[in-house]
Amino acid sequence: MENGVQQTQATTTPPSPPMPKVGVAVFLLNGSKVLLGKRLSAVGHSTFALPGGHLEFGESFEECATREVKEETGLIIDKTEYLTVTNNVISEKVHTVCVFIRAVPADINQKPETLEPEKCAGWDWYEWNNLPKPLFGPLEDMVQSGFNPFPTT
Ligand SMILES: Nc1nc2c([nH]c(=O)n2[C@H]2C[C@H](O)[C@@H](COP(=O)(O)OP(=O)(O)OP(=O)(O)O)O2)c(=O)[nH]1
Ligand SMILES: [Mg+2]
Repeated sequence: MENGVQQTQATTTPPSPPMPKVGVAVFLLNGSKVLLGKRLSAVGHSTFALPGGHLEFGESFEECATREVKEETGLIIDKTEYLTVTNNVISEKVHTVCVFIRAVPADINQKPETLEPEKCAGWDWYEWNNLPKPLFGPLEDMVQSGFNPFPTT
């Protein structure tokens, strides 16, 4: 205090710079098919992508994969396995390090449900050799590079 006048300190914090996030996407396999849905989110709108989302604090990759598939499709997954990781600079504001997990449905007769209709137009099984177009950019890059999510027998 000076001359009885209280100084007020500016409390504004500078905007934090954009940071990469961790994504987890799931190759849910059913015979020679994979589960894909048409995205309605701003990122990759109208492209076909795997179920998945962002890693939450304290989660394992497998826990995140299980949670996201359940939240988005209602499906319970089994036999989760780490496949690979990719670095995706998707736009000026979106940079995702994406971990890919392979899994199978616990019950192959259970039908996928569209539980987040604001994010996905609907889920369906697609033959790996006849994928729908356009694929979500990071997934298209993987397919173009020759990546194959199926176990080698
Ligand atoms: N869902 C999904 N995400 C992918 C794929 N490939 C890929 O790099 N990602 C990355 C980019 C996405 O910004 C990020 C998170 O997935 P998302 O966009 O579906 O996130 P979300 O809204 O469902 O989840 P959340 O933020 O509520 O946790 O994962 C893919 O094929 N499917
Ligand atoms: Mg998602």
